[in-house]
Parts: sequence; structure tokens; C-alpha cells
Amino acid sequence: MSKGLETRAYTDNQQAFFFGQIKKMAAWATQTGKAFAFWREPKSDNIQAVADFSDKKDRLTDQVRNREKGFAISPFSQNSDGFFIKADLYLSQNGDGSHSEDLLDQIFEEHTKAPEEALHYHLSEGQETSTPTQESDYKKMVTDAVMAIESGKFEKVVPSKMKHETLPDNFDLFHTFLKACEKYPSAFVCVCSLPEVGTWFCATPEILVRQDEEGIFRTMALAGTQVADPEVPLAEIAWRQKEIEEQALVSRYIINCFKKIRLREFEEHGPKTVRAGGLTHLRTEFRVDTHAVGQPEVAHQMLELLHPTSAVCGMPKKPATEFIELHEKHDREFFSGYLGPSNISGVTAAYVNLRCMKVLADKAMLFAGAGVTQDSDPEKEWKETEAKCMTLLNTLR
Ligand SMILES: C=C(O[C@@H]1C=C(C(=O)O)C=C[C@H]1O)C(=O)O
Repeated sequence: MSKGLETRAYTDNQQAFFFGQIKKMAAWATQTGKAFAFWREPKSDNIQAVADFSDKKDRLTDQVRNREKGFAISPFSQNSDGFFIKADLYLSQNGDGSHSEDLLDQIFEEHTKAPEEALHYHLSEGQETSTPTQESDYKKMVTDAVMAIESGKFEKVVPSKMKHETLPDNFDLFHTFLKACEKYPSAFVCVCSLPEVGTWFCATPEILVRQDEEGIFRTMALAGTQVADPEVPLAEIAWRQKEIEEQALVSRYIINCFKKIRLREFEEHGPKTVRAGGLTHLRTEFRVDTHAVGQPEVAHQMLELLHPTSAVCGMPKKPATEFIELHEKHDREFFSGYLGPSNISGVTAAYVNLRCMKVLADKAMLFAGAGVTQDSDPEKEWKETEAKCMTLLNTLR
């Protein structure tokens, strides 16, 4: 098992101390205009955090490739850059973060006294006015998508919606984060907060790329969705042709990307039915031993080629993107983009920003999409997006 996936027992004191540090970091960073992120990787209990000391955030360019330590967040649109949060400060619950208590207190100064308050986070201006997607508009979009598919414009598209939820009076983002960590042990749970962007929170089931310190590269084709019936064992869940084809398209897309970088030796496992919160999906996992195949740059190369995958955009990519740009009334911003740690404890990972929300002062903007193919039913796709939104709504209510 790689270093990032260890689990350890923490004493209550250790935990309270570490959680206090994260709260102090967030208070200091928010009040001084610094970017920060904290996260927990799937099947790990190690919460990690980074903060960038600079006032102006770097646009995401070559930092991941250049092996800089930090945290990357990239939007859905390929026309705008993401951001890179440098790990000037790195905290890790398992003790890998190498900052002494004194040094941290010095950095956080007056913020050291207020760790009991609700977690502070950056707010972005300008988005509060965008209106949530109406059910009728979403269904019309699905109908239009099916027509476009029938007329041969593309094979698959993933229309999305945006939904508002009022935050509870006693809302505490850190508490919500911990609740999501507990409820969704297999998800990548993350808070990413920048003055330029605002604050995003996700509990996503989807790895875009992950390469660990042993050089093992992973990605996955995740698509096809059903609301999980806890009574039915995973092995007994049946899939319709529609979902099987939809997921196979994503697998094919990934294999094509491997071909583009002339990578022939990869392991393919699946498709298998997997649970993600209250949902089940079909998933094929891909694994490459980058040392054995002599291609150490697979993660960087694949990141450029994969994003956005047909799981969140469609196939072929260009006409599907055009459909999304033309039909969706909201700006996806960082929804269905990617985010994750870069060169932290030997791990570089980008997860697809799904089951996510943008956190505002008194409300959240939730985002969800559903893969539309020729056989899609507008009612079913709408219900699927509602079910996807429940992942985070269940941590708020
Ligand atoms: C687009 C989303 O999820 C993606 C789309 C899926 C689908 O269409 O069945 C399933 C998993 C994800 O790859 C989302 O969660 O908003």
C-alpha cells in the first residue's frame, strides 16, 4: 500500500490539535488573502492541507509537470487556466508535515486564539445572481441532446445543472468536510479556497489521474448511474444496454489516450459495479507501472489528454463541448474540472470535481450532470442529477 493510503489511529488530543491547526490556517489565509486547500484521499484517514504564502496566485501552467509541491485546481473549460496553490505550508495529520507548533503559531499570529469558530473561507463575487436550472429547461436540454445524437452530431453529451441550497444557520465548512469524510470513505473529499475563485467543496468518486511514489499510475472510466438500493448486493445489480454503452465509450476514450502516448502495457479491470454514496456506477480501472514500462511522465501526459473525459463532457469532445456551451445557462466554472495534490508525499493526483458545490456566504451552488445517449429519457436524467446532488445535500441537512 502506498504512503498516501495508510490508516492510523489518532488520539482525541492529536485530532483536536490537528483540526485546530486547520481552522487557524483557514482563518489566517482567509483574512490575509491567501489560498489554501485541505483534503482526504479515498480509503485514507490522513487529512492533508496546504497554504500558499504569496498574495497573487499562480495560474496553473507547468507546475505539475515541473514537480512543484502544491495543489492544482482547473476549470471545466479548456479556454481558461486553473490555479496552483504552492505548498509553502503543508500540514498532514499523520505527521509528515514538517512545521513545528511554534512556527505555525508565529505564522498564524493573532489567529491562533480563535480555533473554536466555524471555519473561515474565501467568497467570490459575481456568481450570486446566476439562476438555478429549472426542471423543464433541463429536460428540454436532454431532448435536444437526443435529437442532436440522432442527427449524428455526436455520440454522447453530459448536460449539467446548477441548484441552490440555503446553508444552515450554524453552518461550519470544516464540520461538513468531516461529515463527508465519514459518510464517504471511498471518495476524495476536499475543500479548496482561493480569493480569486471562492470556495469549492467536493466528495468525488472519480480519479482522473493518480501516480504514487512507486510510480503506479491509475485512472478510471466511471459512468452509468443508478440509485443504490442498500438491500441489493452489488453483484446483483443489473445494467441496461444504455449504461453499458455509455461507460464503454469512456473506457474506449481512455485507451485511445494511451495509444496517443504509445503506451501499450496497461492493466484493465472491469467494468465492475461500485457504490458512490447513495449511487452505483460502472467502473473500469486502469493501472500502469510507469517504471516497468519506462514512461515516468504518464500522469502528466494523460492529464493533458484526458480532461475533460467523455464522462463529464461527451464524445467526440468538440461537438459535445459546443452543445454544452450553447445550451447550459450557468457557467460550470470548476465543476467537472479537476483538483488534487501535486507532488505531495510522492503523490500527484487529479480528481474530477464532481458531487461538488461552490460555497457562498449563506448558500451553496450545487452542480450535477448526467450522460445522455440516444436512449436517454429526460425524466430519468433529471432524477439522476437530483440524486447526485444528494451526495453533498446529505452532509448539509
Ligand atoms: C457528471 C457527473 O458524473 C459523471 C457522470 C456519470 C453518468 O452520467 O452516469 C457517472 C459518473 C460521473 O462520471 C456528476 O456527478 O455530476
